[in-house]
Amino acid sequence: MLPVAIDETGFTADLGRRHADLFEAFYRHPFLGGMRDGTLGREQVLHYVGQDHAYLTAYVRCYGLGLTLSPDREWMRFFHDSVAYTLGEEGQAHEALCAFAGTAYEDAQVDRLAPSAQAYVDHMSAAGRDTLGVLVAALLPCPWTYGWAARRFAAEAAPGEDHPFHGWWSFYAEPSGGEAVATMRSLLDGLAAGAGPAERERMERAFEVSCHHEIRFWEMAWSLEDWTPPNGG
Ligand SMILES: Cc1ncc(CN)c(N)n1
Repeated sequence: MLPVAIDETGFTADLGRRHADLFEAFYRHPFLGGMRDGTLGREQVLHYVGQDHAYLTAYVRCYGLGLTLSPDREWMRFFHDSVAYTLGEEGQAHEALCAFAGTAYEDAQVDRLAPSAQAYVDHMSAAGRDTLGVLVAALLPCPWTYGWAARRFAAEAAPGEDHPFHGWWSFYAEPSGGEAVATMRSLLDGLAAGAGPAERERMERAFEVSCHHEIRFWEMAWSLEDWTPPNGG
């Protein structure tokens, strides 16, 4: 299933089409495979929750950078609503995973990002020192990949309430998530239409790099990545 409908046009439709292979690699990663077939290990789930909680805290700060770059109240409203969603609602997805692991959410939280999560956050923060278009291009793969994957899994397998990760899958399959991505894409399409070639290129690169980081985030949790040097120190 492609992330973009066949008849869609515009900057983000082109990006989604060009990087459909990265969306597919995201969907096919063994971590998400384990989330689909319910075999993912407790330790990997908890590594993910701890890192994702810290990642989303940093992501909200990037929305804050977006607020300072906002040219008007439409953009401010977008960032305001996005912050409310991430701070107010997205914890439900983590809570569902913690329930599976039999761990309190507070106990799963960590105060240090693993290398791959740190690299992703650094990439988005750097984009926030560029233009609004580059920042939003870097932020878009986060909601787009998850919503797309969850709706795809719902269509392919319709996981029932007895699925160990049902709460997580159903949270990200919510239509409101798809509507938020549609809003973000249309705002970004508008910026891209007014951007010059150099800025457009930076926007394209920022989007592609974030797609790679999304896949690496799965790999980080799958391999329980930490700061131990590869040779054991
Ligand atoms: C790393 C990551 N990417 C995306 C999402 C979905 N907002 C998330 N929770 N975490």
